[in-house]
Amino acid sequence: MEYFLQLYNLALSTSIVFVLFISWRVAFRCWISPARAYQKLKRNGFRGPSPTFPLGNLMDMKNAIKDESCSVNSNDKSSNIITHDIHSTVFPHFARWQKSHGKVFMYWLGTEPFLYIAEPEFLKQMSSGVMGKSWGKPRVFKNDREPMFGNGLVMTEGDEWVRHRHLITPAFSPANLKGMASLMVESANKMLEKWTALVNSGIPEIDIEREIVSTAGEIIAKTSFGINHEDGKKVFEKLRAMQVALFKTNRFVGMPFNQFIAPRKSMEAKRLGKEIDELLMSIINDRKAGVVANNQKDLLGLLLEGNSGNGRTGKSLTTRELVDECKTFFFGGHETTALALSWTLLLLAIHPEWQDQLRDEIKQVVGDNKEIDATMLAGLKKMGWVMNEILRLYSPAPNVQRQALEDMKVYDMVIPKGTNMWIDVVSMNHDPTLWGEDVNQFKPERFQEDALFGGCKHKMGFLPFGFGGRMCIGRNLTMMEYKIVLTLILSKFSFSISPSYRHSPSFLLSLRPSQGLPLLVKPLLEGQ
Ligand code: HEM
Repeated sequence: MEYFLQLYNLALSTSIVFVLFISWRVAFRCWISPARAYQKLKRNGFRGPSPTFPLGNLMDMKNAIKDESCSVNSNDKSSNIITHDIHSTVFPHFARWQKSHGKVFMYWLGTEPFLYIAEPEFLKQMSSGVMGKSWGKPRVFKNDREPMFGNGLVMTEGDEWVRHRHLITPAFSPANLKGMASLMVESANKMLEKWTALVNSGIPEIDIEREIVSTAGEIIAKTSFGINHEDGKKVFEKLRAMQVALFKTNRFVGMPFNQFIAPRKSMEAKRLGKEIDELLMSIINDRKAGVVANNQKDLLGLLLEGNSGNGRTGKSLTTRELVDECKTFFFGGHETTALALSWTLLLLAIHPEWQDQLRDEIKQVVGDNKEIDATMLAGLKKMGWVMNEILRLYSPAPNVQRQALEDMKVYDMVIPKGTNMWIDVVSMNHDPTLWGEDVNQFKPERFQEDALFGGCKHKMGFLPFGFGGRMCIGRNLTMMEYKIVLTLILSKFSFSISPSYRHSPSFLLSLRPSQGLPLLVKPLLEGQ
C-alpha cells in the first residue's frame, strides 16, 4: 500500500512539474518573450499600433479586412466602378495604420515583430551594403511554406543560398530559356482551341483567370520537370491539390501553435508533399540513370547537365535539393505569371485602344510567323510597357519579405536581429509622391522613356521582382511566357468586360481577382 502511495505521489509531483514546465513555456512563448522584444524595439525608436499578445495585431488586421469587404459588398450591389486605387482594398489595415504611423512602423503578426516599410529611401538605407546572403526569410512563414518549397531557393539562407543561386542561375539564362518557347506556344494554343470551341458553342463568357492559371501551371510544369512522362503528370496534379490544401491552412500565421488549428489540411499537405517528393525523386533518378534520356531542355534537365559538368563552385545539387527546386519553380513561377497575364487582359478589356496598339505591334514584329523567337520578343516594346504597367498597378507579388539575420542600422536606429520585414509593394506602386497625380491611371506609355522605372522618382519605388541579390530568378522566363501567351491570345481574340465582373483585387498569397475574372471573348475576323 505504502509503495503504491509513494508511486502515486511521485506521479502526481512529476505531473505537476510537467504542467508547470508547459505553462512556463507557453507563457514565455506567448507573452514574456514578445513583450521583451516589444520593449526593445520601442527603446530603439520603433513605433506602431499597440499589440496585445499572443495575437499581436492580428485582430485589428482581421477587423480592417472584414470592414473593407463589407463596404465593397455593399457598393457592389449598386455599382461596379473599376478603380485602380487599390491599396486600401488590398491592405486595409496598412492603409489605416499609415495614417497614424507613417510609412515605416512596427506591427505584430501574433508574437512575431514585423517592420512595415513603404518608404523607398528607408529601404535603400536599410539594404545598402547588405549582401544577399545576409537576408533571411521570415521564419514564421516557414512551417506553412515548407511543403511547397522545401529547402528550395526561396527558403535557403546564408552560404547555402549562395551555393543554390550560383548553381541555378545559368539554367535561367536567355540562351537556355530559348528552347522553352515551343512548350509555351503548345500550351497556349491548346487553351485557345478550347476558347474557340466554347465561343462556337455559344459561350462567349470565359473565366480568364481560371483558364490562364491552369495553362501557366501546365507551362511551368513542362518547363521545370516535363510532364510528357506519366510521373510528371502525376506530380503536376498533386502539386495543384497541395496548393488547395495549403491555401486553407494559411490564415493563422504568426499565432503560436497555429499548426494545431487546421490539422487535417496540414496533414493532407504533408501527405501530398511526401508523394510529390517520391515521384520527383523517381523522375530525377531515372534521368540520372539514363532510363529516361536527360535531353529535355527543361530546368531540371539544365540543372542535371550543370551538375555533371560543373566546376564553378565545386559542388552540385543533391537529388533531394533538385526535388525542392522543382517544387519551388512550380509554386514560385506559375501563379505570379498567370496573374500578370490575367490582370493584363482585364485592363486591355477596359482599354480596347491598347488592344489595337498591341495587335498592330504584333503584326509588325511577328507577322505570320508560326515561331516566336527572342528577337521578336525583344521587338515587342509596347507589350513590355504594358507588362510593367500591370506589374505596377496589380503587382502579383504585392509584398517582399525579409528577416534580419543580424542587427542592422538605419539612420540612428538599430533593427534587432530576427526582426521581420514586410515591404509593401502595392503602397509604393500607388504612391502619388513617387509617380505623380496620375498614379492610379493605366498609362503604359510612362515606361516609354524610362523602361525600367517608368518615371518613378525613387529607384527603390518599383520592385515587382524584389531587390538586390535575392531578386526573382525567374523574371526572364516570366517575360518570355507573358509575351508569347499574350501575342497568341491577341492574335485570335478581342475582349470586353463582362457585366458579371466584380472588381475585387485581394491579397490571397498573391494579388488576385477574388471573384474571378469573367470576360467576353470574341474571335477576330480575318484581317482584323
Ligand atoms: C510575374 C511573375 C513573377 C513575379 C511578380 C515574381 C516576383 C518575385 C519576388 C517579389 C521575389 C522575391 C524577391 C526578393 O525577395 O527580393 C521572387 C523570388 C523568386 N522567384 Fe519570382 N516572380 C515571378 C515569376 C517567377 C518565375 C516564373 C519563377 C521560376 C520559374 C520564379 C522563381 C522565383 C524564385 C526561385 C525566387 C527566390 C529567389 C531567391 O531568393 O534567390 N519567379 N519572385
